[in-house]
Amino acid sequence: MLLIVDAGNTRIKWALADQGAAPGHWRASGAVANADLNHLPEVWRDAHIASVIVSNVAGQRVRDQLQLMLPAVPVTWFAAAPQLAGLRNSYRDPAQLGCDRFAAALGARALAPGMALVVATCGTATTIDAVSQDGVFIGGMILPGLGLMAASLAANTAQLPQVPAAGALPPPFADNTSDAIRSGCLSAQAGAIERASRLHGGALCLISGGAAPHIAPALSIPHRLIDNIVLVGLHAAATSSG
Ligand SMILES: Nc1ncnc2c1ncn2[C@@H]1O[C@H](COP(=O)(O)OP(=O)(O)O)[C@@H](O)[C@H]1O
Ligand SMILES: CC(C)(COP(=O)(O)O)[C@@H](O)C(=O)NCCC(=O)O
Ligand SMILES: [K+]
Repeated sequence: MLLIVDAGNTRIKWALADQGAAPGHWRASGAVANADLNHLPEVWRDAHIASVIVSNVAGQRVRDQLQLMLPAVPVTWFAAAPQLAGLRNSYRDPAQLGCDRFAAALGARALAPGMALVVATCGTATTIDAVSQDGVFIGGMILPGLGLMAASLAANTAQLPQVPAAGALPPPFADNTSDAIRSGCLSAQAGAIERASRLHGGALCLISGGAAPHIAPALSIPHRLIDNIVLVGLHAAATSSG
């Protein structure tokens, strides 16, 4: 069994895949808040894990803590490379690209091969990346995620409350403070994604991440909501020959 781990700045997502399973076909999967990662050994206790692949963008402390939770089997700490599995990385310094973004682009290629794509991963931060038809990671945008955007208003103003991320799609021109904040933050997220797609020739958007189910309904362009595109890409990377 392969254990696949995506450690973001808010949550750790994981999946267990049988040998030879197609990317995205899990035996089990789950997520925990980073603060609760000490629960993971209990969750993985009965799985016969032979190897592990991890994407970590949450820093050295999370990496050290995670290392202690993993079984004593070979572990690949995934990093963005100049080239992998038919994907070419155009970042000026390829290693500077977030390994979760490189994995998400690999996942996008596995799910929609041979298509020009915009890959929106909506977590703590929102990243919106352009991938060409022939497998070039062109580059992308980084913006505060939906939760972070809303929280920054509550933290830095006298009159604006903290609003919940979930809820029905507000009208674009809202008639109350709470809906106006949600409309503004959702419009910023959806607007950036739509702009990215337009600038990338009307590319299909694959949208994923914890906030994606809230943002996708606000999109007015063709899109596919993917459960966890980073895990799909890590799975593809683990099974690729290079
Ligand atoms: N039920 C939820 N649990 C956690 N985060 C959620 C939930 N619903 C929406 N979110 C949003 O998704 C973000 C976490 O998504 P995730 O993709 O796990 O982020 P990251 O990869 O940065 O850890 C939160 O910052 C929040 O904005
Ligand atoms: C942009 C990110 C913070 C996103 O992290 P996340 O929202 O998934 O927790 C992460 O991909 C990162 O730290 N990237 C390094 C810089 C870059 O990609 O250019
Ligand atoms: K992200």
